[in-house]
Amino acid sequence: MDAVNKVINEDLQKERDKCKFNVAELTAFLDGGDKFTQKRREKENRVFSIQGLRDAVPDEYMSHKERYENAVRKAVIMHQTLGTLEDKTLTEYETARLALRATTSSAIFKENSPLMLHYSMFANVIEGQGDEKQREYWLKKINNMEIIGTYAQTELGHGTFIRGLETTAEYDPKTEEFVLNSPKLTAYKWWPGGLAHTANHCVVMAHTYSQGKSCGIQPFMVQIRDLETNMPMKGVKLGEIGAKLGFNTVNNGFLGFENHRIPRDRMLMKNSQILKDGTFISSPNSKLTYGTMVYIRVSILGTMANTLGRAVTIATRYAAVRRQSQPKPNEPEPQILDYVTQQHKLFIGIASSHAYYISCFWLWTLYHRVTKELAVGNMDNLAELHALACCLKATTSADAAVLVERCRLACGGHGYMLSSNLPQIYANVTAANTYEGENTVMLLQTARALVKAGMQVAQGQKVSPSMAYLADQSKMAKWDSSVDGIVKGFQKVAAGKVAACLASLQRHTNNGQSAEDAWNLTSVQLVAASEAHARVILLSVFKSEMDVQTLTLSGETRTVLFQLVQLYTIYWALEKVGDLLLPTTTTTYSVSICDTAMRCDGWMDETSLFEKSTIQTSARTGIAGLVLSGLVYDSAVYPELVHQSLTSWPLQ
Ligand SMILES: CCCCCCCCCCCCCCCCCCCCCC(=O)SCCNC(=O)CCNC(=O)[C@H](O)C(C)(C)COP(=O)(O)OP(=O)(O)OC[C@H]1O[C@@H](n2cnc3c(N)ncnc32)[C@H](O)[C@@H]1OP(=O)(O)O
Ligand SMILES: Cc1cc2nc3c(=O)[nH]c(=O)nc-3n(C[C@H](O)[C@H](O)[C@H](O)COP(=O)(O)OP(=O)(O)OC[C@H]3O[C@@H](n4cnc5c(N)ncnc54)[C@H](O)[C@@H]3O)c2cc1C
Repeated sequence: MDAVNKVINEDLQKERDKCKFNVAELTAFLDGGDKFTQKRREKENRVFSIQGLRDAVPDEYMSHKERYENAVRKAVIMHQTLGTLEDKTLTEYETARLALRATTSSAIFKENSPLMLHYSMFANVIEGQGDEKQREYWLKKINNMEIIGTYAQTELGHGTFIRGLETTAEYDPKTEEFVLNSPKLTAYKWWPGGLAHTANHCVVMAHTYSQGKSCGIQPFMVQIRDLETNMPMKGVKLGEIGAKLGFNTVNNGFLGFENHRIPRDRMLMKNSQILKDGTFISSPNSKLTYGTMVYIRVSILGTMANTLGRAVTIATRYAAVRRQSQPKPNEPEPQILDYVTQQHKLFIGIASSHAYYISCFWLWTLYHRVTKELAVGNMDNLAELHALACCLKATTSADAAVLVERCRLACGGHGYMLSSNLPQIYANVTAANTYEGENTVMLLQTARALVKAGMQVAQGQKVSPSMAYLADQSKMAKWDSSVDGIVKGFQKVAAGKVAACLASLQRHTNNGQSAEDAWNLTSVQLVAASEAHARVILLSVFKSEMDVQTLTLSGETRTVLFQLVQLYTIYWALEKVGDLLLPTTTTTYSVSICDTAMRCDGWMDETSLFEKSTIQTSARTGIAGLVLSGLVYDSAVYPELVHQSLTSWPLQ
């Protein structure tokens, strides 16, 4: 590997040499500053220098058991290594941003770590749902790895419908204990990562009863295995759920209870409490129990940015070194990156990855603001956060899955090889369409808020900031092909779709349908309205955050970043050209957008918008340079991937 790494493929080197901007500057921009790039590299260099973290045999040639054991072995080394690098002087935002950008884990685990849930949901649920005493007691143990945990919510019978969970926790005031039961097979927890063999504790979401009454769904800290023998505790049944498309080293498991008793203080009591005598004190808002899911939904935007970034890096490098066909006689075969169709496949992946980073940082800021507000009892912005997190999680994960698959196809036959790592990346990214709230269901949650906002607008009431554009549509009648103009076009599309949903709901209820049936009959349009709203947010946040955040950057770096913004916006205008034509109320709007669409698509060759935005011409020096220059997604960041690609692809 070392020998191969030293000699860089000539074509790849040429592409890197064409880069017109300062790659270090862009890298620092994405990391949040030079200091953080340095810290990230320090972390990565330390991890990647450890021989024990390299696989002696490719994962896919190991048995299921060997793969798991190998993953546990690496997870232990990773924890020991990264633990010593923790910087306690950083703010929470800085730590999170560093964690998001330092993708050491994805380079070491192709199918993720068996401790994934311990670090993500388990730690966060204690933080968000535990009272002060519980946080102090459990977080220390979690951070020191004295206990290993997971998040057990989904059951065989219900994943989406949390209120339908069947695991019960019944309070017994005589012993001051809760008694946990899985009354039926469908009540078995099914899916939690690390549950099969790794975790010895978990947070269990259970339907809670006290004094014979339902107290809703509450979280409980439960020890499921003996810390010495790792055998299940009395009244606990555990096992593995079986092989999956991906996530095979995450060790997803099942869990059932038979009269398993836990002390009263194992209920996480920050929001709701059950007193010693069984009195139930209800949370100020029952949805606070869902807070950990909101946190992970926000993080998923960043995970999609990273995952798509890896795929498009592999595919763009491949496109630089792969030569194919002979369009001009007596000339060498061109690099496939020269084909505009290839650029069209890949560059949107690069733009999207950046758009997701920017949106994630933006949403993360809102998440923190709302968390602080909740701490002082202010719930005003919780609904807005939930609506944004749901539609952005769904839209970015759905798009990322399509774009990763496109990267795989863009590598021809080699993309079908496991050694390209693209199939495994696809398996990871498509999982996010399902986990943490299935995408259709998430879009319908946002649609609920949009319908409410649509009705408020109709009554002249104020709506939340991210939906304020719904009230502002009468002003826009003319098509404007600038980025801001296209964003306005998307706002018009979303507003039109929300209005159509309201009309449809009204029509169905007027025809005698119940509100629930009217909702179901309108749900295809509701999902479309929600996706349109997500497009408005992604496009407008990408543009407006870039406007503000890039002010201190050099002209060259700003140029390439704004090319990404332009590409992202125009790409989606072309994808949704039918939608952009639909909500028109005036002929001028309709004709001019049609005209732009034709020009964008190259049907009219002169003054093409595609050319005007220099997207085609910048391909070799600008956008492709982003990845080809090798610093944004530094080869050092993904040694495993680079190793795979260098050994299997003819780079020399
Ligand atoms: C600096 C940047 C840093 C970035 C960060 C960097 C960090 C570092 C990196 C970290 C790496 C991490 C990587 C990821 C790893 C992942 C591993 C994978 C693990 C996967 C784990 C899982 O997969 S774990 C299970 C998840 N399983 C679900 O996800 C179930 C979905 N199912 C529901 O979520 C509910 O079932 C559903 C549908 C809402 C209905 O719930 P329901 O029936 O109770 O409610 P209703 O629909 O009746 O709604 C009634 C009203 O509640 C409102 N509302 C509902 N939810 C609300 C909420 N959350 N907040 C507020 N409000 C809410 C709603 O808007 C209505 O409001 P209104 O009445 O005003 O309209
Ligand atoms: C890789 C992976 C890791 C996971 N890790 C964990 C974990 O660690 N802990 C944990 O608790 N869970 C975990 N899960 C479970 C995950 O959260 C659930 O799979 C998810 O919430 C979806 O639930 P479900 O599987 O029951 O699908 P369902 O809800 O049954 O969905 C099936 C179909 O029905 C549709 N549908 C369902 N309800 C509605 C509705 N109201 N309106 C319209 N359509 C609807 C959906 O759109 C979908 O098309 C994991 C899942 C995966 C894939």
